[in-house]
Amino acid sequence: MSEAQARELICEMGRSMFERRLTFGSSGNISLRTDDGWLMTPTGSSLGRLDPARLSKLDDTGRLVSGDAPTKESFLHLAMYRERAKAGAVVHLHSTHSVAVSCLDGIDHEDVLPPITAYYVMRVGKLPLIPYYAPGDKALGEAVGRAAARHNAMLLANHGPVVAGTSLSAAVDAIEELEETARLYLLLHGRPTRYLTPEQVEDLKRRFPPQ
Ligand SMILES: O=C(CO)COP(=O)(O)O
Ligand SMILES: [Zn+2]
Repeated sequence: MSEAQARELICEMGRSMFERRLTFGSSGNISLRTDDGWLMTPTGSSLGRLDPARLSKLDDTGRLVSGDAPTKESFLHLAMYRERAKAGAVVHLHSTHSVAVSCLDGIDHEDVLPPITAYYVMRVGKLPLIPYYAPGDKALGEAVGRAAARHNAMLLANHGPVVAGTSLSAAVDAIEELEETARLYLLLHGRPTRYLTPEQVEDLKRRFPPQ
């Protein structure tokens, strides 16, 4: 994919997620690995109105080389790439149901959501909760980096999800699956529910090895 195509893709995916109310205001950010570094959404930008020409271009050391100043969570994205050699894109949203789950008391910090459906297991798998830090806090990047070695998706407490994928469409697929599963989890609250069994989860991991 050329850099021009990558720029268009980020704007198209951002607009699609924004229009489907998967993030709001100027929340959320997207990054994509290129041949010589990364493209990232600028800080303070709405994912619904991104301009391909103003995306932040970072070199392979993470230094801004052109465009507007990058997301204040660029270090968090870079921590994901550092730990995940195959990651081609990272998406962070403030998607409502995932945020709601990230605020629940008493959830399992090692794995926030149960295996409700096969697609959730295939796209997300285990979902750790990262303790709360203010947006842009460098300690958030360190905490994300520690979890990223073992997980392609994580939930920031009282904040929202962060997901890496081999491509931007893979990362978007996974974060959408996470959001819908959070919604199902809340919908099912209080009802006797049959989750997938550990055997069914293991079978899915064999058939569809995690990235
Ligand atoms: O979601 C966000 C912070 O958590 C958005 O921040 P940026 O506008 O700096 O990307
Ligand atoms: Zn955020």
